[in-house]
Amino acid sequence: MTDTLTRLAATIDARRGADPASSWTAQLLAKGPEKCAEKFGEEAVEAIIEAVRGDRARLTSEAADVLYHLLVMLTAREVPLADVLAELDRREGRSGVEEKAARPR
Ligand SMILES: N=c1c2ncn([C@@H]3O[C@H](COP(=O)(O)OP(=O)(O)OP(=O)(O)O)[C@@H](O)[C@H]3O)c2ncn1[C@@H]1O[C@H](COP(=O)(O)O)[C@@H](O)[C@H]1O
Repeated sequence: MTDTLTRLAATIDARRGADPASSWTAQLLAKGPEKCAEKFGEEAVEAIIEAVRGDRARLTSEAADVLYHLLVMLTAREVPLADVLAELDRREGRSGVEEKAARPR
């Protein structure tokens, strides 16, 4: 899975400055980070709707849209996928219950 996301992130990064006429990614990036964030939000809502409905096939498809648009949004703000993966690695093995209990009150 990480390989797939890493390849997709590289493709998205390579689309910076590409011809928007032939690249959806280039079209999105040309509109700026705010528009990329808005698009990510729309796709997330579509995934939420399918999760509530319980349609597994449609949720799978919408989840793929969410991951793609997340990577576009990160690229628009120059946040490398590697940094996000490193953050996940840092959290690995620490329960959310434990992390929440350790927060200052
Ligand atoms: N993974 C994707 C991917 N997922 C979704 N999309 C596009 O995102 C767009 C979303 O369209 P809309 O805004 O109309 O939203 P929608 O949810 O599809 O439609 P509605 O619900 O609004 O009717 C569609 O054009 C999809 O084809 C993607 N476009 C590209 N990729 C990847 O990015 C690579 C580079 O793509 P280009 O930049 O287009 O060359 C491709 O080779 C793919 O690997």
